[in-house]
Amino acid sequence: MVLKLYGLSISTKTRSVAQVCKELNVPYELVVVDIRNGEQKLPKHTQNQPFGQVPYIDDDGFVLYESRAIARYLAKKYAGQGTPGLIPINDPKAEAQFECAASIEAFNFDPFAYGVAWEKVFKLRRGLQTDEARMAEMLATLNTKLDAYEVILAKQTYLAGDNVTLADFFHLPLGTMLEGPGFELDIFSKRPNVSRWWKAISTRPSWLAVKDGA
Ligand SMILES: N[C@@H](CCC(=O)N[C@@H](CS)C(=O)NCC(=O)O)C(=O)O
Repeated sequence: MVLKLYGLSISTKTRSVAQVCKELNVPYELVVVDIRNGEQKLPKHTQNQPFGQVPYIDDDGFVLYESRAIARYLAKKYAGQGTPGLIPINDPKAEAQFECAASIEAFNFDPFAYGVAWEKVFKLRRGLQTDEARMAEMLATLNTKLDAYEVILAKQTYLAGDNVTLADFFHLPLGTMLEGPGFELDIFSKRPNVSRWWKAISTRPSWLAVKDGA
């Protein structure tokens, strides 16, 4: 049975899972959960995603939520197809470097990139006003974090070493949003190594296929 991806094409985390499916050549069916109408809070959804968010997958009866966990599951299950090495297996040092890179994204990028996106996009969608001071604070922190990315990426091609991994891909949805119209933040292009890295990951066919609609 084809993998079912419950989510919405405009949702950043749904896009994240869809992009990994494409990298791994895993066919999937997008089952729309319209978060704009609150469908993610209905019991039929929360019985599978108790936090009332998207996405989750149903892989022939195996239900899993949390986009990063889903990506890891798929990369391990389909390690023999598509792009190799998206998650290192059976190599403690490579696994540790991957976990380091994944933690960098989760703790040094996502909270601040999300904070900026929350102020500039998500609040407006909810009829709330941008808090400019809060947004400037988030952006300043994000910039200091990206200075550290520049140091890392001066020594290696990708965040976990010289192979592309899921840890790089996890940046794509929010990073693309922050690079897009309405932001003009120039967060990636002003640092040469971050810029090279961002260009390499954001032009992958898997992401180009997903970013305008999973
Ligand atoms: N940690 C979760 C976050 C999921 C998440 O933030 N989903 C957003 C869409 S990208 C959502 O469902 N928003 C609607 C809501 O929270 O009610 C994951 O990675 O799957």
